[in-house]
Amino acid sequence: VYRRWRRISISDVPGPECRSFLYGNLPEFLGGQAGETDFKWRDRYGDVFRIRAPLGEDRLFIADPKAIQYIYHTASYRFPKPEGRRQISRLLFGPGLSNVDGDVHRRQRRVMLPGFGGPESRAFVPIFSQCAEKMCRKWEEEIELSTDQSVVLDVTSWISRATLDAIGYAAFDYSFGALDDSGNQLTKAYSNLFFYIFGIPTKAAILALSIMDHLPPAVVAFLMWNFPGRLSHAMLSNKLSTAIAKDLVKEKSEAQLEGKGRRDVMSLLVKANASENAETRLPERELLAQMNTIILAGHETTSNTLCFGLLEFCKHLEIQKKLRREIHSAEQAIRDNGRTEFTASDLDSMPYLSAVVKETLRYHAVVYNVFRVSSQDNVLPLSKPITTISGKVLHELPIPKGLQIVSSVAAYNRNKEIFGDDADVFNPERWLREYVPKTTASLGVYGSLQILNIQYRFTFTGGARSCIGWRFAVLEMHMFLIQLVGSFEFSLAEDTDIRREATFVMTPTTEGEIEKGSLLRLQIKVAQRED
Ligand code: HEM
Repeated sequence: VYRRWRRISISDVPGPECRSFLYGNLPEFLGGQAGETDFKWRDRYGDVFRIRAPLGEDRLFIADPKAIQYIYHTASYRFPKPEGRRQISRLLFGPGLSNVDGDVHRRQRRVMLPGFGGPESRAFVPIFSQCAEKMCRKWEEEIELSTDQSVVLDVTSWISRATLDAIGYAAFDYSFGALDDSGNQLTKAYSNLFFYIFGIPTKAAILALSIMDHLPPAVVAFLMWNFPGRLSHAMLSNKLSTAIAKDLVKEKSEAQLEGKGRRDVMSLLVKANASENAETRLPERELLAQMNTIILAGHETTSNTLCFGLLEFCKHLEIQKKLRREIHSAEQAIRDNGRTEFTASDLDSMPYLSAVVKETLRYHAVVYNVFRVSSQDNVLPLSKPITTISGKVLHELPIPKGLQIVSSVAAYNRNKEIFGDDADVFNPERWLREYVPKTTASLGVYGSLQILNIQYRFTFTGGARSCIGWRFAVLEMHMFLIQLVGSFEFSLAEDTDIRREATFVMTPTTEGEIEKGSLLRLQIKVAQRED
């Protein structure tokens, strides 16, 4: 009682009213569309506020640049991921990069980083291009068969399969065959995965997840294996990918011995494992877990971001036309040079495409919330002071050990002081202006390549646990958009609302058909060439 009484508390920090001790504010917070409640409560309470979790537990919501910078860049390992979620991910997907912490994470990251560098990611450009082109040729065949030279397609399913193939070839030099066969077991296992686990959460699921944060790992494991419920789909994907990963490791080890090593990420990991240096090796369980980790972290994230980009092009036809003009004139320049294919260097002369990619990543950050827990008592610096319920003005916020923190990428990315008064509008032009971020808190990932030369801010988070595949994702998006927007005109197929479904990785769903999972039907016809 004495310890609890002496404990630092955030109960004096303002926040939304809580009407249920059992569920707290979480059903409202997690139940709407992605970012919906973040925006509403941020407007009312500012960038730092308290929310209640089940059974009266306090949690902290932050979108404040300095606090975010401190957690992700400065203190990083002092803010691990919450236990419940991590336990579930570890049990389901093994000890892959996103599920480990501290020294194990540091070691894995060091081994994996070389596979995701600038030159390595640029080398994947032809793969991204070929996968996108293959999908486009299939669409053209469908259009040719149509009576009015246009088709209505659910782009989420197509782009998801094309990006699964792309990640298969680039990261593992493996053919998932997803574009050729939508019914294959692995394609089905990875399709809508996050929707099956996190989509439309029930109050019972919210309560269960919160309780798991406080249970011993063995109990979480027992509950999960015996009552898998929604997790059974994820268990299947892990079983399938681990079996493939085992074969791949064997195959690549043999190739390495014969001096035929490839440049895909898995081959680089196998090569690192063969080294004398123990620091660069991963135990077999960790090595195998990376396959599922990379697919889970890199597949739906990129494919859903592309789908939200297409949605915006349908809402803003002028953006779609301007982008297509730039793509067509770049194609002409490439032809004039006697070449047929885009390379990574061609992207440097496509500023509008880069602006569109950046704006899509900002406006529709598919990882809209990131979760951390304070491993010790801490003091968070703040960009702006907050006034507590009892009237104190705080310039920094003391927080207790064990406090769970929800960092809102969605709210941060719409901060008007950083992105301008039109932060709530999809406007790629902002990235073509002289961009001077109006905050002193430097944040996010940063690359030296020309098209990667503007910080992507918080969409890929930052620091020791930032997205390792961000260059991969950015280049893949560029190549897919070149093929898609260069080849087709897109418009909305029906007058229905498209939702930003909150499924941990945000996905587009269609109002009235949410239970179907990812769904975005677009009308597609072959693009006219002005030249
Ligand atoms: C638009 C696409 C993407 C977005 C928005 C995105 C976003 C993120 C974010 C926010 C995190 C940090 C999550 C956290 O700390 O809780 C993360 C981590 C990660 N991402 Fe991505 N990601 C994308 C694409 C990719 C791709 C293409 C790959 C791999 C090919 C990838 C691999 C990873 C991995 C392995 C981690 C864990 C890193 C670590 O814990 O050290 N991501 N990503």
